[in-house]
Amino acid sequence: MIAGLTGGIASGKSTVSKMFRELGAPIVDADIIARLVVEPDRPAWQGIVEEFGTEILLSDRTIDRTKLGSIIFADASRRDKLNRIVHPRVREEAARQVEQFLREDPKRPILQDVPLLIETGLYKQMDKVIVVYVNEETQLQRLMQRDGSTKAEAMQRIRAQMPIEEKKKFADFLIDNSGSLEGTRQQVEQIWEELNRLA
Ligand SMILES: CC(C)(COP(=O)(O)OP(=O)(O)OC[C@H]1O[C@@H](n2cnc3c(N)ncnc32)[C@H](O)[C@@H]1O)[C@@H](O)C(=O)NCCC(=O)NCCS
Ligand SMILES: Nc1ncnc2c1ncn2[C@@H]1O[C@H](COP(=O)(O)OP(=O)(O)OP(=O)(O)O)[C@@H](O)[C@H]1O
Repeated sequence: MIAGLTGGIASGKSTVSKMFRELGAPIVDADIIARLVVEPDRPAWQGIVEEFGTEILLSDRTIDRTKLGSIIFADASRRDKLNRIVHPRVREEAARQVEQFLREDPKRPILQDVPLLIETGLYKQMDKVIVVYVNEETQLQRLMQRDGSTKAEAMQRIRAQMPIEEKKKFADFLIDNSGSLEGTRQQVEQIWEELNRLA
């Protein structure tokens, strides 16, 4: 049983995946992997430097994420170029981690936290899809507060993804994260029980 966890930016995927982890779920996190595969001299790092130039590097040769983010969230074609460099490597490493978890315990459900699960078509490879959602006003407020960004910057990031309302249509399980963390935790517990029943 492999369940894909997704939602819009700042909808609460990390918050929810932490709750699943506390219940004992193995988590494969695409955002964490996307940071690993762009470490200096890794193939994705080289691809990014070739495409975006050395001006997106900091003095220690790591990627300047703020700079790269401001380029790709403002320009769909440059975002597409970055995705083509990074995503195949993320998929490769995610598959490796899934295999490892399966070897450790083939019966335990595994969660894959992937922000772009629907956009990339990866949802088709999941046994179940979980979508975390909040309304757009809450999403905007939480995003601005978490990242200290302006409304314009936050809106740009929200628009770089499929709207949450669209993503909801792909869900086997929905998690409404617009209320309290306790309310969210209860929904997570129910889904974890159900995934274990189905596994
Ligand atoms: C552009 C980058 C350098 C900005 O880094 P930053 O530290 O500011 O943000 P972080 O990586 O924590 O991402 C925050 C959120 O932004 C959204 N996001 C990230 N990349 C993308 C993208 N290519 N398209 C749409 N949304 C994205 C996701 O919801 C993600 O959870 C970084 O996000 C990146 O390398 N993106 C490309 C890889 C990618 O697509 N990652 C998402 C999952 S594989
Ligand atoms: N139920 C909640 N009540 C109040 N604040 C919340 C709740 N859930 C999440 N948050 C806050 O909202 C922000 C976004 O949540 P989180 O980082 O989990 O989202 P995400 O979907 O993982 O984001 P990203 O797409 O950027 O990775 C965080 O600052 C988090 O602490």
